[in-house]
Amino acid sequence: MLKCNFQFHYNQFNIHAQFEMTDQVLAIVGASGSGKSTVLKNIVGVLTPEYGEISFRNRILFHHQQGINIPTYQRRIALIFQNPLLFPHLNVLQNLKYAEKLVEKSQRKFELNHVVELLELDHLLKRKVNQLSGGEAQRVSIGRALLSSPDLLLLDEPLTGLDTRLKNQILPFFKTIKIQTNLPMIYVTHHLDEVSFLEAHTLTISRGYLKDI
Ligand SMILES: Nc1ncnc2c1ncn2[C@@H]1O[C@H](COP(=O)(O)OP(=O)(O)OP(=O)(O)O)[C@@H](O)[C@H]1O
Repeated sequence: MLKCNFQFHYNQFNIHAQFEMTDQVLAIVGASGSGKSTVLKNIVGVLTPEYGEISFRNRILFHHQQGINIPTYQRRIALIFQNPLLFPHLNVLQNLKYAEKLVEKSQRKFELNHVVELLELDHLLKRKVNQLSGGEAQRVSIGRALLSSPDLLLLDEPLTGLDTRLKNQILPFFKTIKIQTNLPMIYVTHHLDEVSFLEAHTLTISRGYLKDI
């Protein structure tokens, strides 16, 4: 499904990523600073590898030798960070609709009503974003990501910064997304309990090395 074989470096730090994602949910686990976010940023296209290739369902997203580098907005990959990025001047419903409108009707994968129901956002729709708790804001950002109709969802430590109660509230939503949609997801975390809850195939990254062989 997703095939990565690339290298990237910051000044002192090298990434060597060579893996193939075949399961619906892949977890990438590693210590702080091991390169997890950097790998995701190369996949989504906000960073560009120096060498190698990235393809998803046989569509080449990046190919160094062939000079192919599909821009982020054409990759159809959504990235959710630990801090939700929402439009502060819009309410929850407007934030959701904004994402939905970016996608042509014929290309839409999820119904707004279904996402609202899935993430239990019904009672929050009229709220301004600054009136949401951290966990509620994260649910809205997950909803927005789904409504952008991605082919692949990347989650970068989406529960970090939330207290245990909120973690326990949100983690089941990822499981629901896994079960109710067939959306492929890469889930980056330090926490093995989240990985086992999601029953995800797991790869370990260590000092920039992420290999499945
Ligand atoms: N913009 C940057 N410029 C230079 N070095 C960077 C930059 N961003 C990250 N790094 C370095 O690259 C390495 C990998 O960082 P990255 O954020 O990918 O790690 P991570 O595994 O996601 O860490 P964490 O779990 O703490 O979020 C670290 O050594 C970090 O200091």
